[in-house]
Amino acid sequence: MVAATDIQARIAAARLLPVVVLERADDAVPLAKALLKGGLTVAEVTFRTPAAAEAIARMRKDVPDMLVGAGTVLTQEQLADAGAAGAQFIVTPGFNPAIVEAAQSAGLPIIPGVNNPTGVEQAMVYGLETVKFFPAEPTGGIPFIKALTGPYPGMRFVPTGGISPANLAFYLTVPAVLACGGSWMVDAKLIRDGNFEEISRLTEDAVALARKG
Ligand SMILES: O=C(O)C(=O)C[C@H](O)[C@H](O)COP(=O)(O)O
Repeated sequence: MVAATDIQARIAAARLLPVVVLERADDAVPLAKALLKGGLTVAEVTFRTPAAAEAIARMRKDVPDMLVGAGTVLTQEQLADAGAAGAQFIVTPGFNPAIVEAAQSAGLPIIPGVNNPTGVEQAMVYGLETVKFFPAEPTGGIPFIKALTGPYPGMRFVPTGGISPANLAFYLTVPAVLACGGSWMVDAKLIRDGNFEEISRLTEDAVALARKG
């Protein structure tokens, strides 16, 4: 089990958290290897598809250098499946206290989504130091995050939703931004087509951009 502070450090070092949707568990290992080749050692596999748990298990088994999180965890059942599959951290789009409590009881670091002061304060009640800021662009983007850092200087954010090569480096200049979540380098069509070379190339570009932030 990896401690919450270590997870935070790994994500902070990567600066970029790819949000992955896998239709087929068979794509999990090639995808993880493509991300590694491009320079990323962390991934969030979302429970948007039934293949998620099996995909996480395969990545954990065959690509041990990858830190694998479970995303879009909405139910206790998904949380249990994620834990059983070996997910090393949990991400949720919103703040569900029951899921936060269950993850913490299971010793699973969790990064819940918030997009307002109420959410940040809820996260603080649970001792959390990092939240996802979702959906980042529609909710107010960089100015909104900067406004939140006034009353909550200790909170770190992982903006996700609408992050692209055009704005990644800007987000990463904000000190409160730990890393950005994004999906453009793991586009569903590229995965479907088995175009892992392009995924590596886009990842490499994204990592280079992130270094500028
Ligand atoms: O389901 C979740 O938990 C999410 O994080 C929602 C989206 O997958 C991300 O917001 C990625 O958004 P884009 O980078 O704009 O494609």
